[in-house]
Amino acid sequence: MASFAFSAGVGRYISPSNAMVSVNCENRSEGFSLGEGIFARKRDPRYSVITKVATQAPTMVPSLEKELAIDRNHVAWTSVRQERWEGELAVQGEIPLWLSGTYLRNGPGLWHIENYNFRHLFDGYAMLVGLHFENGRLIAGHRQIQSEAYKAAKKNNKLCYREFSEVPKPDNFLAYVGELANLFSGVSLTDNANTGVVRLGDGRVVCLTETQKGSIVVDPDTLETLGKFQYSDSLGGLIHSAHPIVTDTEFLTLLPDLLKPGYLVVRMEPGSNERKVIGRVDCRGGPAPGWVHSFPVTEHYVVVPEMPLRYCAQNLLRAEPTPLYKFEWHPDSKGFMHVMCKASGKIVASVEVPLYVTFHFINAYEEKDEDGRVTAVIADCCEHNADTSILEKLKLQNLRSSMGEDVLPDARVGRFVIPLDGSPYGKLEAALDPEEHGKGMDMCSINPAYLGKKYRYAYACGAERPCNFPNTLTKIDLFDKKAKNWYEEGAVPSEPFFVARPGATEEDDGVVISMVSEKNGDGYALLLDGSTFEEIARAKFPYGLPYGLHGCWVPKK
Ligand SMILES: CC1=C[C@H](O/C=C(C)\C=C\C2=C(C)CCCC2(C)C)OC1=O
Ligand SMILES: CC(/C=C/C=O)=C\C=C\O
Ligand SMILES: [Fe+2]
Repeated sequence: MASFAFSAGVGRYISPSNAMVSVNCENRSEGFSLGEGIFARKRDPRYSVITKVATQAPTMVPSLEKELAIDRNHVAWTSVRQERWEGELAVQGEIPLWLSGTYLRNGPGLWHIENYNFRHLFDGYAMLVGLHFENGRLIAGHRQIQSEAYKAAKKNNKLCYREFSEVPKPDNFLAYVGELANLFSGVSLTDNANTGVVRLGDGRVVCLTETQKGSIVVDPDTLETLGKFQYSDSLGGLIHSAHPIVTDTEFLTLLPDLLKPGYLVVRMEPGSNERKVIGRVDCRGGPAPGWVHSFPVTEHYVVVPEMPLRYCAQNLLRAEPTPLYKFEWHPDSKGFMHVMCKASGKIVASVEVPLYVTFHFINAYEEKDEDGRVTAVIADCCEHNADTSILEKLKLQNLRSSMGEDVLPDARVGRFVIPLDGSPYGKLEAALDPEEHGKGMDMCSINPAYLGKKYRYAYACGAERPCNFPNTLTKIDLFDKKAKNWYEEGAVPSEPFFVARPGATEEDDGVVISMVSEKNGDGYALLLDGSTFEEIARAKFPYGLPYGLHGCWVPKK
């Protein structure tokens, strides 16, 4: 902790009470042509420091803004320019003394190179935010992840690798990476690890994205990039699930096979870099496997989703994004759920289910009869009503041009029931009335002690409408089928992350951590009580926070 808190950096930590923070992050006005944001020096009485802060983009009269359908950019969708910052935050409220460790959150923090603005939320270069909690104090910071893609863009002032939706101009990347063959071999694919971060059972912390080469080891104390996580096996392939299941004893993931449509289910032990195959699922429909951004497990099974939103090899090679990016919607190919026994690799169920679209599975568990026999697997996810338009809604232009219209497509907690008695069909229904959480639903977490087990609570982002993005934090009670919502006007909160109190016996005994980007350009870390879902503490950053994706908890050594 000390190395992080007090090391010299771009921003320096200096006591909140009497000194000066030579910070800071400059936010850049993007998304419309008025150019750079205006930067001001403002005195922040809470820190008693001089803080260089970024104001929002130049003000226009509201009617003109409306006419041009543009918004002064919300800080959530604004790049952080400075590579790193670190410092202690003043805390309002009380951080529980038991909360000792580091919350890490990964996400895209930089959405431009020079004057070129990226188009999609998922294109941004990875930025890691760290919140170090100890003795009721909070030391925070951020740092750009030094992927090859990021370093090359910085060095050459242009995009050099293929991102989620951005493709380098032929002269750029051919000049950069060499011959055309690289396009097919994956050499030109990004290693921009901007999606999640996990702590392996052996303590290594790895940032991840959809590309296997985008697995990057970081130091959780300093947020420094330590190097690539090299898989030492010869399983090959270019992509994997961005959300492996990681526990103290294993790392499980899915490797989609685009050539012979299917998925390899693989496992890696702590201390090892070698993934071993548990088994293989062959696809039941479609020309390619369904997108597997995430998947769930139960105590004994791995659930392999086969979504009708499928990878598309042609789209992978295209220079311009298609409406569904690297994917294609194949309703005729149907949707399936497969269940594989973790111990034997055998498939114990493979059922057709209603069409669905999900990024994130929440959890899964085994349903038993009175004799203790497993009759079904229940798998819950944030389900977008089989509507793929959510991908389009996450374009930066759409996120930045919110004019108060209610354009966020409806979503729900989708509950799959997968029978294990050989029936050919499974069910998919809403686990609770979606009105409970404003018909918005994504970015979920649970108490990790309940992974794969029957559970009651999930935390996620919901919606207070009208909105164009999930804007509430919601605690879902799956037994009572109720939700409790946290909302602050104009705020964009990131994934609520549950950390259990050591020794807790109740499922919701702990805190929920989120980072909030505010309407006025500021940002703060927020702690809610896991049980009451009331605020217990918040700590303001000296700069606005861009939106982030997924996090993990690293307990104090
Ligand atoms: C979040 C988030 C980030 C992310 O994607 C980033 C990339 C580079 C993904 C690329 C690809 C696919 C999504 C499909 C298959 C090909 C490939 C290019 C690797 O996705 C997210 O959801
Ligand atoms: C931010 C997001 C979806 C929001 C939908 O409402 C998905 C992120 C994927 O990692
Ligand atoms: Fe995700």
